[in-house]
Amino acid sequence: MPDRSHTGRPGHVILNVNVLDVGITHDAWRSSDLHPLSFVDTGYFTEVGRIAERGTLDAFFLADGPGLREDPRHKPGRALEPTTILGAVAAATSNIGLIGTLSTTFNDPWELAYRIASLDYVSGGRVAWNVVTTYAEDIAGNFGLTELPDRDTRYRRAAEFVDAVNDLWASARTRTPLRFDGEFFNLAGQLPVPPSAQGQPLLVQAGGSPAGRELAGRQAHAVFSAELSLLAGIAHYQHVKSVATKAGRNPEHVRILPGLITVIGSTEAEAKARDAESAALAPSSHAAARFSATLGIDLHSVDLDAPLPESVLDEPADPSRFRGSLGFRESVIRLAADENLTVRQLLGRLGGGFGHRKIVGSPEQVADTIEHWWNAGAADGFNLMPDRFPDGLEIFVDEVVPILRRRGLFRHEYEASTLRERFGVPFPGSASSASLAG
Ligand SMILES: Cc1cc2nc3c(=O)[nH]c(=O)nc-3n(C[C@H](O)[C@H](O)[C@H](O)COP(=O)(O)O)c2cc1C
Repeated sequence: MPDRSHTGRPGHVILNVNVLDVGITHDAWRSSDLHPLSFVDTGYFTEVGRIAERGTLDAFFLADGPGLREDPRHKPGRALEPTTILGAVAAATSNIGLIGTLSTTFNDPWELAYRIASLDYVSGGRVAWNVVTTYAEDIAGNFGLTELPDRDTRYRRAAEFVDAVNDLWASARTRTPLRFDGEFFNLAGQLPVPPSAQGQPLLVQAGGSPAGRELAGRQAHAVFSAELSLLAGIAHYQHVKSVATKAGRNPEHVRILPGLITVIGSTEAEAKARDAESAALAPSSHAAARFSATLGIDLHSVDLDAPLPESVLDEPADPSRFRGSLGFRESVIRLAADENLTVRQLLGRLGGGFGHRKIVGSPEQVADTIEHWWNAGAADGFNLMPDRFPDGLEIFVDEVVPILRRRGLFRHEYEASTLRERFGVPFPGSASSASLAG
């Protein structure tokens, strides 16, 4: 029996690994453990999937970006379409969940529902779709648009898109033809895919603006969020759970999973040395560009050794003009204000300009932070973002997972074969899911 003496909460944490190509740090691709073409090598991704499965992690998670990203001279990445990689990982593994990000702005509901349901069926009910609306401006041209639709339009379309996909999955499961009429989509038809072992795929959501949180609370089974401080994490957790309750759902059925960047060493000093080495290798221009885009400012115009300008700290972004993710922006600004950080300190804390929380420490310290957020009601688990693969994941699996197991916070082996059971979400059509979208 697991020892639960350390924990105040029943159950265990959910741990997904967010496989951001070869790692989240800008220099990860330079690791001597990797082949230069790992980011387009299915053998690499399946190996990462096997390592994650060895650690009984909940799911293998992939982001998307349907276009050439940022500056291709720097970190390579997101070159392959996520469901293609997930298909390869599904074939090489038996238990781990498979979560793919796909945009509601740049897909068609029938085609997306077909693709995800097929993957769910062939993987034995292990799939979830991470719903995003996409904020990268330059992607619009790939789809024949002159500009990205505004945030309100994207989220209105997203809510309807998710309804249409859910209805298509339910219609396939119940073998009832679907007629769907909305503002953006009018469909008549049925998917040919049989129901999977979990009935139909799960829904995850990422995007922290008010509209994003509303979508999450009403429709998602899990949320991938960007929370940098414990208090902000608790506030976000309670907000999404209350939206779910107001929508007539059981708040337990939407799991809150903030991103967590991990830089792990055998000791804290070793982890710090690893982090410093990585920062020294990465081109600072990349981190600066990323940071500028997150906040909607030009980093070159601010003093790196002073706090963020008051105009940034005190004035909320105008949602109709700021095109980036409001969720990321708000998290970063709150951290800077709460801890009175200079811009340079902020950049260091963010691991090169990202809006996710970063822990640099020993396996014990990483386990402590996971346990602390779990017990404080700030998270139901985490989307882990190792600094680099595969060693950043291996040390988590080999050193952190055993600590979490000893503390009764994590499974010793897979107990359920479907992702739905593992996330504690009832099967669609069962009495307890009557008010659920999926
Ligand atoms: C934690 C997190 C992860 C995200 N991952 C992606 C992604 O993989 N692909 C993508 O196009 N957008 C991603 N987004 C942004 C979403 O597209 C989001 O729907 C859009 O930017 C609006 O964000 P907002 O609600 O935070 O303003 C992510 C956002 C967050 C907060």
